Parts: sequence; structure tokens; C-alpha cells
Amino acid sequence: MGEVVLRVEDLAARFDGRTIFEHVSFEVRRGEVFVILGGSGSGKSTLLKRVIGLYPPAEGRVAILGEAMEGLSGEARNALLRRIGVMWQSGALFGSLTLAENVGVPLEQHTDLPPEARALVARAKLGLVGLADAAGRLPAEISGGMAKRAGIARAMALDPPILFLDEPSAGLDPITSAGLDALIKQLARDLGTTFVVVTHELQSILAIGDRCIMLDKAARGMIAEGDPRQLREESDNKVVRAFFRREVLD
Ligand SMILES: Nc1ncnc2c1ncn2[C@@H]1O[C@H](COP(=O)(O)OP(=O)(O)OP(=O)(O)O)[C@@H](O)[C@H]1O
Repeated sequence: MGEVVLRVEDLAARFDGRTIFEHVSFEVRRGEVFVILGGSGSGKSTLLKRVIGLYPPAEGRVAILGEAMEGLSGEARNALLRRIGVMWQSGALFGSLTLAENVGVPLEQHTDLPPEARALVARAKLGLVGLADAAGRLPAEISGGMAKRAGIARAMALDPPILFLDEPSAGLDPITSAGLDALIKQLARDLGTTFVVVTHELQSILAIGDRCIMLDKAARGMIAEGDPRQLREESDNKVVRAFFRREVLD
């Protein structure tokens, strides 16, 4: 097992005094595909935003690549955040830029690379996600599955050791979604990239997840942690079992 690259301890999120979740703790190791799952409104997106520091310091502690997020500000915080890649569910590509130019945007913002070098890196990243031949196309000229792949390539532009994906298969048909799952597994295996994926797609969870946590709205926190296949077989929590076995709770 690789070293711990993300440590979350006793995290809580509250809006206007309403607790969304509390006592959330977990660790993610290098090269793992770690899934955050749970029903609608259980707080998955909120957890993701807290973990990557989009919200002001939350209750609890988060350490990324061994560095505590609390207390970091200004350039030190930005430097740490540059070391993670994020693909938001809503994270659309820039419509007027080609795929290669889209992937080049973070390189332009955060590196001193000259344009030719940026173009080379962008093409290499698109190659990693199987889009080498589409580098010159505009977002309007590609399918939804290709757009997700391009989004992953853009999130990988700065070679982050950790990639966060928010509902990557949302809006995709099952076959395209399975292709995206295969890509995530391949990138984790070949590049050693760590993935933290928010999803509630059972097929994806079972296909890609090395480990997962499950959030629950009623419990306002975690109700399961472990290998998703094992949870499906062995969990004695009825909400967890119902989710993994697609049973209706009475
Ligand atoms: N900025 C906010 N202000 C107030 N409440 C919020 C805010 N963001 C989220 N919430 C509430 O927090 C709860 C969890 O929302 P969140 O979007 O994190 O859930 P989720 O598990 O990602 O759901 P989904 O799968 O539907 O996207 C919801 O009740 C939501 O209304």
C-alpha cells in the first residue's frame, strides 16, 4: 500500500446551524481509486468542497500530501491546491477553445511554459485520455463522453498526484460510462494517480472503487467504509445493503 496522500479527520459541515454531516474521517493512499458515495443530499459535493478547501476552514482537519490545510493561506495554500486536479460535474470546457487549448489553460495560468511547449503538453494529456486525434476540435464538435475525457485531461494538465472527480458519469449512457470507468482505472494503474471520485452510480462504484465511504442523510455522516464489493456482500447496515443490492427500504 502507498503512503497516505489525503487524510480527513473529524470533518463536519453545517449550513445555518443544520448539520449535513459530522465525524467524517478517512484516509486515501497513493494510487487508490477512492469513492465517496451516498444518496442525493447526503453531502457528497459538500464534502468534496470542504476537502479541497473551497469553503472556509471547516470543523475538523484535512491534510493533502502530508500538508495540513488549516492555517495555510495565500501563496502556500495556492501552491498546495495546484497539486490537486479537480473535474466538476458542471466543469464545462471553454466553448471557443479547441480541446488542446482547453487543456493548455491551467498551463498558461500556472507555468512559464512557452506556447509551443504548452501545446505539446496539452496534446500529450489528450493522448492519455484517448483524444490525440481530437486535439483541434471544439467542444461543440465532440460527444459527452469525449467532453468528460477532455475534462480529465485538463484536470491532469499540471500532473497532480491526486485527481478529484465530481459525478464523472453524470449524463452519460451506460456504455460510455463504462469506458470512462476503464480510463480511470487505467490512469490509476499506469500513472499511479490517486482518484477521489464522488458518484452514486452503483456500476461505477463496483467497477472502479478500491475503497469507498458511504454518507447518509439521515445519519448525518458516514455509515460505511471499505471495499465496495465486500460491503455489498457483508454489510449488516440495512441502508448500505439496500444501496448495494438495489433493494427498496420499507
Ligand atoms: N451552500 C449551501 N447552503 C445551504 N445548504 C447547502 C449548501 N450546499 C449544500 N447545501 C445542502 O447540503 C445538503 C447536501 O448537499 P450536497 O449537494 O452536498 O449533497 P450530494 O450528496 O452531493 O447530493 P447530490 O447527489 O444530489 O448532488 C443538501 O441538503 C443541500 O441542500
